[in-house]
Amino acid sequence: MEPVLRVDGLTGGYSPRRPVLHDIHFDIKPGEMVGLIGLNGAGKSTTIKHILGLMKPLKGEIRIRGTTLEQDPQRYRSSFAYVPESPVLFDEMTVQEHLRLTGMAYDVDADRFEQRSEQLLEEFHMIPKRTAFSGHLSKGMKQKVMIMNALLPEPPLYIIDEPFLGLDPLGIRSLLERLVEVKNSGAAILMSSHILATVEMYCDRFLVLHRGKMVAQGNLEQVREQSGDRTASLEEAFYRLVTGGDGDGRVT
Ligand SMILES: Nc1ncnc2c1ncn2[C@@H]1O[C@H](COP(=O)(O)OP(=O)(O)OP(=O)(O)O)[C@@H](O)[C@H]1O
Repeated sequence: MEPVLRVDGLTGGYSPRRPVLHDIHFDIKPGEMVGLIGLNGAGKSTTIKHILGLMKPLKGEIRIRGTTLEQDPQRYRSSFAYVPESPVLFDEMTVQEHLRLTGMAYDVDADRFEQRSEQLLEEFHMIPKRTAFSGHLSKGMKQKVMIMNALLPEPPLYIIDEPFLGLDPLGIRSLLERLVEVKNSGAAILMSSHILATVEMYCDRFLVLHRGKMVAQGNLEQVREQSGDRTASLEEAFYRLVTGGDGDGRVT
């Protein structure tokens, strides 16, 4: 099966003289949820910025549905939805207006829009806030608006950076239920998170980044094997990989 996302030999960063990412390779296929994990500063957000097209690879290439950003910017950009770590909303637009704007940007047809937006407002317990200005929402509610906007157009790829920050337990559950649903309907999901127990429970495969290098990847069994402990939890395997990987025990 053709991958939805292919990252092939990505070397990148903020300055050509000091790359932050070194020769990163991975694929995500339709129907897969993949967890991107690493310590603070490992390079997760930088990887995501390259996939979004906000940064240009120094080496290597990134394809979404077979195309690079340069080859077909319209197809590339309309193939994914992104949920950033911190909500980015227009303070003077209401929740409903944000959804409408997303519907227009992704060309969601009118009937589908009505059905999807109602469903999302209900699932994320946001019906009472539909006409509230974003600037008047709580932090977690703003995050829910970002998530609802990502889910609305049903793109083939979701890129989600630390989605659980600020969400209450009901919000986390709604998000995870929706992610399982979109995955089962054939979407690909790349999710970065430090909540390893949740990542372990929900993701099919894991990418372990350490100091800008991919130190392990695969399903739980493969990551365990690469960590040298076949019975480890994801968290234990991760700890072994990032503290023992280069023999010096430092985790900076
Ligand atoms: N705007 C920037 N300019 C220069 N260097 C940056 C910039 N943003 C991040 N970096 C550096 O790139 C490296 C990777 O950072 P990145 O933000 O990708 O880490 P992360 O894995 O997302 O960490 P966290 O878990 O803390 O969010 C770090 O060394 C960081 O200092």
